Amino acid sequence: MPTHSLEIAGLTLDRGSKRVVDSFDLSLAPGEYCVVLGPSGCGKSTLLHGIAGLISVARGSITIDGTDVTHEAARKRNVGLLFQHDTMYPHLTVQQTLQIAAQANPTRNLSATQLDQQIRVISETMNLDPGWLPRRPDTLSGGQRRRVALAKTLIRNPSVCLLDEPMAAIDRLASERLMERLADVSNQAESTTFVHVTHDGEEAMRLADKIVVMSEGQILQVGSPGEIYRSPNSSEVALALGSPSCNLLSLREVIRACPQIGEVIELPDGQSLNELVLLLRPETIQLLEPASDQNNASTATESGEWQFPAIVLERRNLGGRTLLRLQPISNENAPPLSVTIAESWIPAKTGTRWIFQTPISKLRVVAGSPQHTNSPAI
Ligand SMILES: Nc1ncnc2c1ncn2[C@@H]1O[C@H](COP(=O)(O)OP(=O)(O)OP(=O)(O)O)[C@@H](O)[C@H]1O
Repeated sequence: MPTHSLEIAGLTLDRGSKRVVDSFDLSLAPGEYCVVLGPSGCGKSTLLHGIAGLISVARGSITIDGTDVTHEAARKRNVGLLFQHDTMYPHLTVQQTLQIAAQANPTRNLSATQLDQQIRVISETMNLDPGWLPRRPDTLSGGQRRRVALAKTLIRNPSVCLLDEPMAAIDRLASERLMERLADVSNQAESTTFVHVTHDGEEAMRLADKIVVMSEGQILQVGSPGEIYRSPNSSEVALALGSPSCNLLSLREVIRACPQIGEVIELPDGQSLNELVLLLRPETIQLLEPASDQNNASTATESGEWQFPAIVLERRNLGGRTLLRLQPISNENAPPLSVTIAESWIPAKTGTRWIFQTPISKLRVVAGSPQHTNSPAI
């Protein structure tokens, strides 16, 4: 019995003369839900098309349920693929679409009764209204069509289910519902392994057992959502998760302004301060008290807090949370910091000076280049 339902080793894929996926490694256990997170054009769809067998492999291997399928035809792989854009036949009803999809699994032969049963089960799972079955896809809304397309992908009971931006082009509420459905489906389908690609960090955090952060065809980091969020290995990974985006500060400048930080913070071996940035998540910063005109210095307290004065440049109510943009007083030319406070009303008005603080234990040092640094100093 194979321990991994999907095993990818050194997978390299080209589009024309361009190398789009380079030396990609991934091992997923049966039932695992993996989200590949990366910006537009980094090679996510190409990766899925390679796993599905729609494009040939330049190098490396793909193993599904213990069988090497690297050079196997797409129809012989037990893989379901939800394309980024609708691919339903316009002249077929939803019922006919689901019937054809259910029969496409090369490993089973369904009777008419079993087919009806499968359509009933998937309709319940994906919350498809029975009234949609005799309808054609162009009579459904975008969100409804997406659910049908997902049902079509899942009904063949694939070993590996590949989802290309499943929430694309649907509104927030519909995408919330679809995420709930997906979470239910992946919990129920214990043997189906999911690879879901997106550029949306929140989607990745909500659904994934494992996140793969990808950039320019290569893996930057693999880990659980908690690991990637708490301990990103680079500024690029840090920026992939969290909304608003994390603040990245020049570590050298922070230590210059507050030398105690340099004494207590853990630095990776062998890297110079210029290659490192300080990661400060907006939700870890607290509003402490009004600052006087004499409060200009940033300090570290004995209880392990880092305190700094800043001017509130902008205040926005996010409904239950407040987003602030701050100008640290010690560097008026620095780009503003983002802060989210978990209250809808706070006393800090635009243009006023306040002391902010964050636990030093929550600060993370990551490798980063200056262009990923959005705030040079506090
Ligand atoms: N059929 C093709 N022929 C040539 N180049 C292609 C082809 N398909 C994709 N590419 C190129 O490969 C790169 C990766 O494209 P891909 O669609 O895999 O990225 P992606 O991460 O899925 O992007 P998005 O999130 O925008 O869908 C891009 O530079 C794209 O222009």
